[in-house]
Amino acid sequence: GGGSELHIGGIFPIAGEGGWQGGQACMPAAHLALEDVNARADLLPGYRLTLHSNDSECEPGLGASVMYNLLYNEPTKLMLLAGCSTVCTTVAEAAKMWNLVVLCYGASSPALSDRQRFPTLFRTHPSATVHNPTRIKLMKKFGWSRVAILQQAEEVFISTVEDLEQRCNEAGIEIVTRQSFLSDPTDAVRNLRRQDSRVIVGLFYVVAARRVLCELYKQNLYGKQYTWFFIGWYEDNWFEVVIEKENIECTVDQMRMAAEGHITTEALMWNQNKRERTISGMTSEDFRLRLNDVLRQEGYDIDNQRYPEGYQEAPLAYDAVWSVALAFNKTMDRLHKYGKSLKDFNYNNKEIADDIYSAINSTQFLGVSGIVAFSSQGDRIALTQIEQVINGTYVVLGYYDTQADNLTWFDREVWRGGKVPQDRTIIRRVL
Ligand SMILES: CC1(C)CO[C@@H](CC(=O)O)CN1
Repeated sequence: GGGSELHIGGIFPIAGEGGWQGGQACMPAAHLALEDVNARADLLPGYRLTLHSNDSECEPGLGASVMYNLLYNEPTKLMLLAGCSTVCTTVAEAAKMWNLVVLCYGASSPALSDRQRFPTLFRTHPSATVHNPTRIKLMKKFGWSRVAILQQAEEVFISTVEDLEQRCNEAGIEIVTRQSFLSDPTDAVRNLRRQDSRVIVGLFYVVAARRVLCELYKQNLYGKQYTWFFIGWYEDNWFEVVIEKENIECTVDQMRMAAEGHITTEALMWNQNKRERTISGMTSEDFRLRLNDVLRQEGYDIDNQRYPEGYQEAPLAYDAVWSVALAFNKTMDRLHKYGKSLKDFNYNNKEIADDIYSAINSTQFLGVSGIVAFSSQGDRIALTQIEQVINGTYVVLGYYDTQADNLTWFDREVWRGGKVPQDRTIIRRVL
């Protein structure tokens, strides 16, 4: 540390109502990483990494103005960190004009996997499409070749379903119907029944999920004959929570009955091996304890489960800063050979920008969020976790490594009918 500064910009969604205010936990996590990389004598010798950041409120317009303020004010920034899919879309689309790499720690939209529109985007947060190979793997494991889709009409779910349909076609799995709804799922659920849907993939935000669950109860589209796939990153008790203004007409017991047995998929964001030391020297458990201390000092009542938004994604922000430091370390070595330094970077210097790009592109290290590596489109390569609600609580059924096509399975699944549910009505011909 000490010596001259390397500056990066940070755009965090903190205040506001719309979208994801994950900067509340991700900004403290990023600051912890800054502390740690600057404490290392071997990482950026003679330099200190400095983060200049502001709040985007997960609003793309505000995010754009935060970016302009960062870029039109000294000092020159070498890279930008951002969260929220909408803000990352705006910032990453513009950043190429300043030859800046954009590293997103909180963006799940599949639309961001596009090197034409976002040539310099990388993200430590996996795309929502990371669930799809896992869903296909489970359909094959349980012999389901006829599935239905129920989705909320939101961009992230529309593009996720497009990817899922493509993978189902490749896997020879028939999509018997694809129903979508804006906010009232009644008709969509009725159409599922009409098509004799038995294995259904549900894609919606958590508020819509509660409306869907109550509708399933009312239309009796749940129980031992049905298999529901839901998204796994809702809070664990999402189906027991009563929020007056949502006007859910089902009781908590009815919601529990409809929810029993459903399966979820989610991307792993905390390294699973709790004893495994990561590049920072911490295990993911050490990181959790340190982050909790920082959040308590900020007034969050962690001991009573009062977490800030973005707590789940905090390792992604911590590892994003490590990705930056490691990339600058590589770039510094390369530039040194030509008698140059990162201090020579300016927004018109494509040569150094390309060096930074290739350094970040070859990222590969064990972070608190697991192995950090990017696909050719800058997407985070991540493991997924599969759970099932058994007697009202989530039980881990297994993990899936898409890259290696390796399913770790614990044989804990429970089928209330005593056997794997069918994907269609079997007509028994009495001869
Ligand atoms: C898993 C989730 C909640 C998906 O949305 C991300 C935010 C976004 O994509 O805008 C944050 N992480």
